[in-house]
Amino acid sequence: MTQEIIEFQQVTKVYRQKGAEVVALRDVNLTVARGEIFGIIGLSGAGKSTLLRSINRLEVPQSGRVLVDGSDITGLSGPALRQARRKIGMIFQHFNLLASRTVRGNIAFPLEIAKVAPAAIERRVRELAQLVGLADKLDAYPAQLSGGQKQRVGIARALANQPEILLCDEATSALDPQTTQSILELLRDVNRRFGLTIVLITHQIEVIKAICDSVAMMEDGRVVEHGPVVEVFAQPRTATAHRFIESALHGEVPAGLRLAEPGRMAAGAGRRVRISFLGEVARQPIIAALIRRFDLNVNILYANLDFIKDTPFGSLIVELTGAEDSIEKSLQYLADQGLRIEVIADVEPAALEPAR
Ligand SMILES: Nc1ncnc2c1ncn2[C@@H]1O[C@H](COP(=O)(O)OP(=O)(O)OP(=O)(O)O)[C@@H](O)[C@H]1O
Repeated sequence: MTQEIIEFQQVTKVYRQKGAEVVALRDVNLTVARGEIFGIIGLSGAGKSTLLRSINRLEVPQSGRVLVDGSDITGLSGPALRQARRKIGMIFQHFNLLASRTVRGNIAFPLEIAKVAPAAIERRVRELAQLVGLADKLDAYPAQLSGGQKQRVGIARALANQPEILLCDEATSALDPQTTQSILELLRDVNRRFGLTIVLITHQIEVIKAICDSVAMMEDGRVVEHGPVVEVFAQPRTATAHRFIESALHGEVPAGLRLAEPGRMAAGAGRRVRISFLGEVARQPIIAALIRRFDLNVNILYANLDFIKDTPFGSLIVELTGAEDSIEKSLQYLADQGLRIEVIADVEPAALEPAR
């Protein structure tokens, strides 16, 4: 079994409508690893849906290949395509449930199409309803369910044929924040439990931050940035990535704390420094180290600790005062510990004088 379960190779998709052309995907190259949760984010019209829908061949690109489990799905048709699609479940923003069928009937639907025996269908439906927390709703109709419950039915139905891949098309966009959270937890749970690969598209960076292992950011049909979420969040390279990430991490330095540009440090003054940390280093007692090792005064102005999936991520803004060379050495020490250091302002000597 290969490590990659999905691979886009130079995929281009152009829509032609009434003589006009829209390039939805421009030479996309991406790989999704088996068992990961892969998020695709971008503004409206960036090409996310087109990319997602080319994985199960709901869209067919003009050029390039989309390999799923090693075989090119773009070239398949008939029974071979049906077979390949059985490995891929999908859930939708507006759930797409059959209104005339109960929860039981909706979950059973793909099993009926696959001609599973009735007794086995009933067993599997109960198992799936249990898994998504709807064991007591089997006889309810979609109209009697909340949005979150409808999406749970969607998930159970998508998992009925034990797919290897689950595609999620804005699966939480129609839900309130609390329900979104519970659906994301469910997705995370099925990902872990079954080693299911999940590819989701979203315009909510919070979704990426909460559950994704990898992310691709799209803009105007192109993948402008991709990689492990912690790496992209820690060092975004493009303006698009910066915008999304700043909003997710609430990481903007508060305006009142940003003073003049750092220049030469005046005698007796200090530095205002932003320290960003990611992963294990977040657990180190760095403030104590600054005080003990470098004999500095440390004044904490701002602190924020957050998580990217399970990885701690945070930033601190501190004012360091003391001997100039001790401050410089301490900054080097922090950088050597793997922390990102940004001097955001000098501290004027006047600011250090006690108030009269
Ligand atoms: N069937 C279609 N016919 C013509 N143009 C289309 C079609 N589907 C998508 N497009 C165009 O292709 C581009 C990419 O669309 P796509 O739906 O993939 O973007 P998206 O990032 O998913 O956007 P959204 O978040 O709004 O769903 C857009 O400019 C869109 O208008």
